Amino acid sequence: MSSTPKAKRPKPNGDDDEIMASPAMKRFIEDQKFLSSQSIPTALTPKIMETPKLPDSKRMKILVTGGAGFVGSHLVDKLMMQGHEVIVLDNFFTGQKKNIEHWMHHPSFSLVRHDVTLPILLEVDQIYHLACPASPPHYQYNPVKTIKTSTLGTCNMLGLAKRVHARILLASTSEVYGDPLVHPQPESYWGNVNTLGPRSCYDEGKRVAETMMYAYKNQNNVSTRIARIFNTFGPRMHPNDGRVVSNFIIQALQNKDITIYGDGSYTRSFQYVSDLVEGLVKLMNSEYDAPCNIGNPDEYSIKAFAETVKEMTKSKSKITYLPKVKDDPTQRQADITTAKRELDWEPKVHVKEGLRKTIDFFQAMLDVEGEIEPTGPDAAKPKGK
Ligand SMILES: O=C(O)[C@H]1O[C@H](OP(=O)(O)OP(=O)(O)OC[C@H]2O[C@@H](n3ccc(=O)[nH]c3=O)[C@H](O)[C@@H]2O)[C@H](O)[C@@H](O)[C@@H]1O
Repeated sequence: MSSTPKAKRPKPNGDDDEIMASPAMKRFIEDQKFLSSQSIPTALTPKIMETPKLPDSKRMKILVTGGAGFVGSHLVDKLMMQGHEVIVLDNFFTGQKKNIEHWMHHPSFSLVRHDVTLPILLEVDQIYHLACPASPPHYQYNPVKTIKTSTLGTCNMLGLAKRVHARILLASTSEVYGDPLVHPQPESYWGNVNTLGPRSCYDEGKRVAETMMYAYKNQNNVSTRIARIFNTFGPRMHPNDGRVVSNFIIQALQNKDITIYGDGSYTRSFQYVSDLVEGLVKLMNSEYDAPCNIGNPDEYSIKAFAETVKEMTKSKSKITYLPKVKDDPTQRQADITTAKRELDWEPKVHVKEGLRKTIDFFQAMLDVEGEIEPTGPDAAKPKGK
């Protein structure tokens, strides 16, 4: 296993009790505990993770496209820990190898570097189709590629599902509701989307991807599931993701200006990544095949969210206001009546609890990396690629 622990072990400089009580050692132990909870091998955890042995009748071969990304990698952890065989397919545009490196030598895990816009032949039982850049600056960096990923990519994955009779789940998005005129948004709402704006490549791409799922289901009897994912955050978000949660935390931890686009009155409801993963797995294994919102209805104005992050990080940052970005949805809140009824699912992690874990994650990253300049509102290629 090539993975090396990132946390620096404090150097001993006194007697044992003194070392164990030192803030640096306490911090080191906390970091190790946190990394173990994320299934990342550390000095204190085994090199090859132990996973349950499932009988052949229950063990599935599961493909996760975009499996090296933020959400994908947490989903992979869950499926591996359930004892399944997992194949990750990723082109590493926004995905990062370090998100999955702890599985690299596991006999039930395979990694395929591949772009979903090209067909691929694999033998699988289930497909979680997550591949697509999801942060606005990343998906707007190359809009042609983004629309190709959602259209050609989904078509290729549906073709694969049809050929091998696999069930396929599409990671769709709350962005299919555009700038919603109905609030909160139930699945029955058709949305308010601009076909020609900077967000269209993503919003319309996901809308047509949903339409393809519907067509393959009705015409070819493919077993399909559609998750409409609302704003999600947690450890392993890319530091240059450019979305509001990572930006505000990274800014606050460095006492840099917290950048609000517009007047801060726009709203979002935020869910922690473990809740999303739970919802995706429940939806995939349920009998429900219409679109299903997965999100936490806990709604914040962006201004209130900035103040929350500032308070939780004890930051000296100034909250600043930049021009609003074009076609930014003014309000968003998940209506999760369907998920509650059909999946017996609802979020368990309070936003502040999730924020605490995410703040710790970015603090650990800053300790190792030094300064991080978060991505602004303009289209940008993910850094470090
Ligand atoms: O996080 C998500 O799950 C969703 O994130 C984005 O949608 P958006 O809601 O615009 O996410 P953010 O970029 O995090 O923006 C949220 C709000 O914060 C604002 N923002 C963002 C970043 C920042 O530094 N400052 C700031 O005020 C944005 O203008 C927007 O009003 C993506 O488009 C969706 O695909 C994805 O499902």
